[in-house]
Amino acid sequence: MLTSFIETDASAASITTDGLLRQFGSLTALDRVTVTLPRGGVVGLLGPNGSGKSTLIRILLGLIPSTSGQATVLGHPTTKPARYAGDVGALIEAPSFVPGLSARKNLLSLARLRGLPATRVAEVIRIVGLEGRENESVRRFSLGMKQRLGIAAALLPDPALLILDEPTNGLDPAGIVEIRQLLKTLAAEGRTVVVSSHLLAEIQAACDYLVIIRFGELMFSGPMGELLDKAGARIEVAPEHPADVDRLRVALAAAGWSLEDDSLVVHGSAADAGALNRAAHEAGITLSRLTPIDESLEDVFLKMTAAPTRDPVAASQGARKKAATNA
Ligand SMILES: Nc1ncnc2c1ncn2[C@@H]1O[C@H](COP(=O)(O)OP(=O)(O)OP(=O)(O)O)[C@@H](O)[C@H]1O
Repeated sequence: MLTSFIETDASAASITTDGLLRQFGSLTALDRVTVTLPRGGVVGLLGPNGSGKSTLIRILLGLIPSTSGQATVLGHPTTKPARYAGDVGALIEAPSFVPGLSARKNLLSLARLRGLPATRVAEVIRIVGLEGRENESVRRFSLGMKQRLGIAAALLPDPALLILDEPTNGLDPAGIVEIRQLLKTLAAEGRTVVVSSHLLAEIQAACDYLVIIRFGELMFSGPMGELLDKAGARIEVAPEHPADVDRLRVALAAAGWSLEDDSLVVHGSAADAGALNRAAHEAGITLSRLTPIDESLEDVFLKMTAAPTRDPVAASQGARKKAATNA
């Protein structure tokens, strides 16, 4: 199992999980996930459909228990959700509003239900950019406007932590950009915004920190920049004589090159080709090939989350086996 190597101080964390496991019968929806997420900024929770994002969010919100392992939200255990519920806003399904009522009236009734001041309604309408449309009936709202209204409802208690499950689901590209911008604004105001998606490209530009899960397993957890490093330039080298592979790895490592595990893929750009060639030559090895590898961040994400099978039970078991052999 992969565990994140985050040096974030746990007391400064928005969310921590420790060996979080959730099973539904024989299906492992979350497989011993251990993460420490920072406070502040946009945290992207990414993974293909059925990878356990909603399950994790439901555990964090105290809606379902974990099978084993622990989690904390704003320093409180998820077994005591009442302790942090007032500081957390969530949008976990397509928000449901009374269609015949205006956005403002819907929010007013929600505020009243939660014992929040009515003055907050105008504030959240402004924050999500629905000013000027707040008196229109929700029936006439586009999907994007409904999502904004859902986020406005989640913002009513002025939460320190906002958790949004797939807020861009079903939105057109313009709507996705709008929500992305809104997430950034909300984080810039000092909140932690956790947002799940199955598409990296949708939220990549908004995220400071990423958690990637696949079939319940943690694939990556760290600052966005770390994933960018993973997507960094690489060159594949090959010696003229296959028998020189091991010697070439040792020589390149000794010359200070960083190599990917068990391969002749070196972290470097096309501009490093000459220096790599020299390092090999100095070790008495002739290179037959130097091939720059171009990989986008999306490629890295897709590789990390590539599905070995469509059967989720078999997949979660297969993923576990693979992780065990990699450990
Ligand atoms: N209540 C439940 N009972 C049985 N299986 C469940 C239940 N909830 C989730 N699962 C299963 O757990 C796995 C993870 O589901 P989850 O909804 O957490 O994934 P997800 O990453 O949020 O997916 P999506 O992007 O499609 O929303 C899936 O295989 C799902 O079918």
